[in-house]
Amino acid sequence: MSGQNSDPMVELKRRAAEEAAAMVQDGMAVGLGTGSTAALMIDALGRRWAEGLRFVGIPTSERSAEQARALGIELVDFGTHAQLDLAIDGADEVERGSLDLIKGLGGALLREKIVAAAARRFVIIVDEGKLVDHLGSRSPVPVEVTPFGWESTARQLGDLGARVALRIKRDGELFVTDGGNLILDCTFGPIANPRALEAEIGDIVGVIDSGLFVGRTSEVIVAGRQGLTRLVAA
Ligand SMILES: O=C[C@H](O)[C@H](O)[C@H](O)COP(=O)(O)O
Repeated sequence: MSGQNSDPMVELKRRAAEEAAAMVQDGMAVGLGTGSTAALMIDALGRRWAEGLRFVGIPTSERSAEQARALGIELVDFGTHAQLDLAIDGADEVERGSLDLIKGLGGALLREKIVAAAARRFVIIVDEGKLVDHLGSRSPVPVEVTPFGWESTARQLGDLGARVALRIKRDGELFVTDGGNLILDCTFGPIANPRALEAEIGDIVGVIDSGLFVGRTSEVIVAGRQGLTRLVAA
């Protein structure tokens, strides 16, 4: 992950990831996101760790835990750290202005939301293609549900107006989250009121949580063709 890449956008995302990693200071407790962009950030943190920076991390997935461990980063859990100074993650869509998010195309939304909720600052790194005027414009809303009764849960999500698809992996096997649950990808189209929809989805029995992250973002670092831009919630 740490080698040079000829794709200019990957290089820009790497710079954005480095800028986010530079926000970590000695002694901090840091949430480590999941996904290809977060992986660039964990790599950058690994380089800072090798240079002597010391902090502790709470990973948002087994994948990120494995990557961080391989880099020597010290991992902890909520048993010893109730609050995090900072969490850094990627996103699938970022709404301009509100900086509300859709997350979870990689299936890590539940741990990501728990970590975001415990963080004083929640910093997101994306490329400019992830910016939208309305959440749901391009991405479905991933919803993590219990395996028991998922068909009933799916019907109720459908009643909210979504086209619902059970997530299946490329090899044809069911996608199962780190927590042993299923993902229903719910296509709503552009979402007028993400906060209301997040609450309505959360009210359905069988839903564990959704990939709508409303009112949680502190800052977004955007990698664009013109360079890096930092957005702060309006
Ligand atoms: O479950 C996955 C996470 O929410 C990711 O942060 C999100 O899917 C973005 O991933 P990527 O940086 O690979 O586009």
